[in-house]
Amino acid sequence: MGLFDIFRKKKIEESSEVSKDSVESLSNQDNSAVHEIPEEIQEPKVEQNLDAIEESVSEHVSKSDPIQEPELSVEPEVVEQQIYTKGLEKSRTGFAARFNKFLANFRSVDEDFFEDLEETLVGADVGFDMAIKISDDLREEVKLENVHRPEDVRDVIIKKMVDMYEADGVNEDATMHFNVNGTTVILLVGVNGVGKTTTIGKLSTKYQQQGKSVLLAAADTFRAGATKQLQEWGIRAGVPVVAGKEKADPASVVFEAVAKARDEHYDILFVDTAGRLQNNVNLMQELEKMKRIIKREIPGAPHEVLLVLDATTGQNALQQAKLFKNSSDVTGIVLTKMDGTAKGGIVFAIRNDMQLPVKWVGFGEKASDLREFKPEEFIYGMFKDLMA
Ligand SMILES: Nc1nc2c(ncn2[C@@H]2O[C@H](COP(=O)(O)OP(=O)(O)OP(=O)(O)O)[C@@H](O)[C@H]2O)c(=O)[nH]1
Repeated sequence: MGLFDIFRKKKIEESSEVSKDSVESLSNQDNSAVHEIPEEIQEPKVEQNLDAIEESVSEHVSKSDPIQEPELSVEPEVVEQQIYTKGLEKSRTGFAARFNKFLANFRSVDEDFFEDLEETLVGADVGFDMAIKISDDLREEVKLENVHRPEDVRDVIIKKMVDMYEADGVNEDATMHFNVNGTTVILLVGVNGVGKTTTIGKLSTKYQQQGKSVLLAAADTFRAGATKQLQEWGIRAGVPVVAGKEKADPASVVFEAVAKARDEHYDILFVDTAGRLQNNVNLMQELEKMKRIIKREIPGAPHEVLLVLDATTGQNALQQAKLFKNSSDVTGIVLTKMDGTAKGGIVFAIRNDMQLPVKWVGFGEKASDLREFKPEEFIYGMFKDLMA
């Protein structure tokens, strides 16, 4: 079943749940409510001012409850869907607002229509290339299918986006790679403040809870406080941390940590790296040096080089991805702060422009807010309010 079919199936299931709930609640109410459309299936309201979108969405989301810890009595897939739906609330509302504004201006399929569409998609962080590709593909399709009503136009566009996203990812390997013969070394890279240390804390909690032995290396000796922050996560997760003195050579910390992990048979070693040095060339050289040491001590390592990107930085995140992809062998992306962006389109842009798999996604600051990336949950969480 294709991604779009999975999305439709989830929508149908949701609608039948909504109507079941509505029937149940209506049967308990007086008849005056019978003709009211349940709020869940009303069309989202059109925002007139795009500048106000992010503000109103932030307000709306910050009033909601934080993501709840998974409830164990519920099916894991249902919990996952709820977490994605909650975590993508801001993106979904922001995207719907942009899209509905675009559709409110829709009169006919002409040049202005395609220009507006491209602007809307780029504004949602989908990326310039993908916006143009969608608009070009749609030129023929919309004419051929004789689409006139705004809701039909909307459905064709969403289907196109989902289909393109799926097609771009056919050869993508989003699984985590582990060393079957010893310690797995996972290097976390990315500019400062994107969430590397937090992600290591979350991942080590996860793997520790699965019964794996985990060791952390505090190789960000550049930023004062980075080591302490990692040590705090280490205490919380119950995993040891190898640290050097302030301003110590990061490579020496890595050497010590790799030797300890190998000799003491740890299952996983996470290496936290600096996000900023004197300049990008130094940063990349430093990462190279660390990788050489890791490889020398454990052949085949590092098994993963995860690039951490902050979803709220949009096109900047894409620039960072290009920089790191060109100089270090990135194996996957961790997209943090998805809960904080009103433009979830970055996920499309990463696959389309970078051909790198998103392996993890962050929906908040708690350990349980880091989730394995699931395209079907992402698509549903993004578009569920936008299709009938
Ligand atoms: N809302 C939200 N905040 C996050 C998420 N991931 C990380 N953060 C927050 O982002 C901030 C920066 O995270 P760090 O882990 O310190 O970032 P870093 O990349 O290690 O930063 P440097 O050590 O300066 O390179 C912290 O306040 C985290 O709590 C997320 O998924 N959602």
